[in-house]
Amino acid sequence: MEIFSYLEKYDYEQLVFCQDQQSGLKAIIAIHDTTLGPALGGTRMWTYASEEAAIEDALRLARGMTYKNAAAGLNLGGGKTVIIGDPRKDKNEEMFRAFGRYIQGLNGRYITAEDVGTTVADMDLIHEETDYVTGISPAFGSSGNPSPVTAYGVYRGMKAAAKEAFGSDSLEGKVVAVQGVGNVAYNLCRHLNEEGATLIVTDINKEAVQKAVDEFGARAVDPDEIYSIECDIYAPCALGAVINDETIPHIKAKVIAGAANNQLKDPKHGDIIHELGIIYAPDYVINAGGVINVADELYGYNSDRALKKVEQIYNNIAKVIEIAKRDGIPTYLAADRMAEERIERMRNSRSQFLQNGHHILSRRG
Ligand SMILES: NC(=O)c1ccc[n+]([C@@H]2O[C@H](COP(=O)([O-])OP(=O)(O)OC[C@H]3O[C@@H](n4cnc5c(N)ncnc54)[C@H](O)[C@@H]3O)[C@@H](O)[C@H]2O)c1
Ligand SMILES: CC(C)C[C@H](N)C(=O)O
Repeated sequence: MEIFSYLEKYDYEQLVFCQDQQSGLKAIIAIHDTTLGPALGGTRMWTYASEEAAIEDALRLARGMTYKNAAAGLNLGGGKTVIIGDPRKDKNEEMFRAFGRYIQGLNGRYITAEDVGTTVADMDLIHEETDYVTGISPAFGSSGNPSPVTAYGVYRGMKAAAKEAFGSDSLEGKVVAVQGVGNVAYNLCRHLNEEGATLIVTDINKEAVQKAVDEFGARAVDPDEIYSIECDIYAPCALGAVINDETIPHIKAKVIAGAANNQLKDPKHGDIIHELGIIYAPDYVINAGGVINVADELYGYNSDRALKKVEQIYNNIAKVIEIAKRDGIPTYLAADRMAEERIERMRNSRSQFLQNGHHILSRRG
């Protein structure tokens, strides 16, 4: 892999490799763009097939956070970390504390939080070494687990997409096929069930499926069946790249709206579903609830204020759909434009009067 060519392709700022032999830490911090502010993005712990796969994932996810934070209206840039390892076996206290010291060394250019494979308890350990971490325990006056708030945002965004597809944002009686019923999707199913939607669920974890069947009267299907099931809305809430050449011909839903990051395998798949008339709620717009919630910690966490911002995901999805219709483009492109325009506007409004952190008119010494 030609690292600098890759960084140049999407103009990444920084790639940091962190190694600590004693704890087994192998982490990669990718900082994509800090135009809007410090890079905020979670830490993913995963067993990668190769170091190259881990680097690529960190870079791809970091760039996604730049767009997510910009589209959500946050004054934050995009970054992400991946820790190479099995979250069920390889975690230890020293690992997260060592990682916290590396974050501290970046002096605020990067702020972390939870992602797949990491928990509030892990963030609390990182917090032993640095303040540049969010999603820490409510006991510290912080926001805790972001997943329920992410789920609320996905629910709000799904309603906005439903309004476009079905003429009403009510989800009562709508059949929603939920792929993966983990932390986010369990809470999403709760909202959907409360509104009277009919749920079809799948997961490779049988216990998670059974819980949704027992609590929400969901119908369970096999993981491969979820793409071809008759439904109104398909909600990808497990992995990325699930909208691809193999799955698209099977999809019967009129709306795709779910929590997973990087749902389109390639941009061309966003074009194909657009041509098929499917309303796609762009992943990083609809799943921004978690980052909006943890970012509120930077102002002294206030749950009501954070939830009000998360509710705006309804309007953000509606706006993306409106731009897409106005410009005759797919929604994924409309979302990219919305995020890029905000970054450009802010780049040009950067202070002209600060030099080395001091106002040029301030008298020093
Ligand atoms: N947690 C958040 O706040 C948040 C925020 C934004 C985006 N996301 C994204 O949303 C998705 C879900 O996040 P989460 O926190 O709920 O993760 P999670 O690990 O709790 O849940 C994912 C679920 O998907 C299941 N799964 C994995 N492979 C599957 C397959 N092939 N078929 C069916 N099910 C499968 C897993 O068993 C698990 O139950 C991820 O893509 C994550 O990046 C999460
Ligand atoms: C900052 C975190 C809450 C980020 C979250 N894992 C996401 O992908 O949006």
